[in-house]
Amino acid sequence: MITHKLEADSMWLEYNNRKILQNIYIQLETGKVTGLLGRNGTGKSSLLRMILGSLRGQSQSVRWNGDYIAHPYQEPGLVRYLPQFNFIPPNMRINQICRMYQVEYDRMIDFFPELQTSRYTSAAKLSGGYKRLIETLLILFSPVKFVLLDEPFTHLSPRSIETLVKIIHLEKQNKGILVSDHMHQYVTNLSDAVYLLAPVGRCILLKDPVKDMKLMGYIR
Ligand SMILES: Nc1ncnc2c1ncn2[C@@H]1O[C@H](COP(=O)(O)OP(=O)(O)OP(=O)(O)O)[C@@H](O)[C@H]1O
Repeated sequence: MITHKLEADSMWLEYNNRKILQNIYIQLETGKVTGLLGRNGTGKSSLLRMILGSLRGQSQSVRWNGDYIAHPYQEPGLVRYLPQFNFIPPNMRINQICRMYQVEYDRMIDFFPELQTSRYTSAAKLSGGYKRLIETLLILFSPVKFVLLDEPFTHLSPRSIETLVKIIHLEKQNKGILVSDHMHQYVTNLSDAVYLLAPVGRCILLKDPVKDMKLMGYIR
């Protein structure tokens, strides 16, 4: 299988002259999980949106296998993003939404049999946790080369998280996966490389994640 690389370089973001990201570099590769950690408000979601192309900063350069791409989300089959907020249309049924995302609902049921009864349910009638789970799986199973997951573990029960971790391991065989979440143990355990966003706006590739996270004051 050909390895694809998605690089985000010179990522600079300021809101009202307040520096959030300063000249950041981060790279993703198919076959690998990349973790992104950082305290609240350090700019993780902003960075993900800049990589996707839906948020423009003062400067950004996203390259796919070395070629600059202005609007990554517009490239067919390249990248999809799980935001922190709910995004599936409330009035559509789950099976219709799956079709829209080119994802087979049966794949979700293989891992989460409890979703069997929700196939023809409208998104608005799902519990918050199930809605979040289905949204996460929609992105994770998408037929794209890269997925950006913003807080995939939040709202999920421990058993669902364990299953999700298994799926991430399976899916990374054919895509590059970026995971940003405050549950840092899950992120460091499943990642092939871990970056930490440190105030103000620096991004550090961790050599020894636990030791470096302590040194940087991210954990005690
Ligand atoms: N539209 C905006 N206008 C001004 N400031 C903003 C805007 N959006 C985000 N910010 C600020 O930018 C900073 C980075 O926000 P962002 O949501 O990217 O951080 P985060 O690391 O994902 O945070 P969390 O872990 O709490 O979700 C925060 O201080 C936030 O208040």
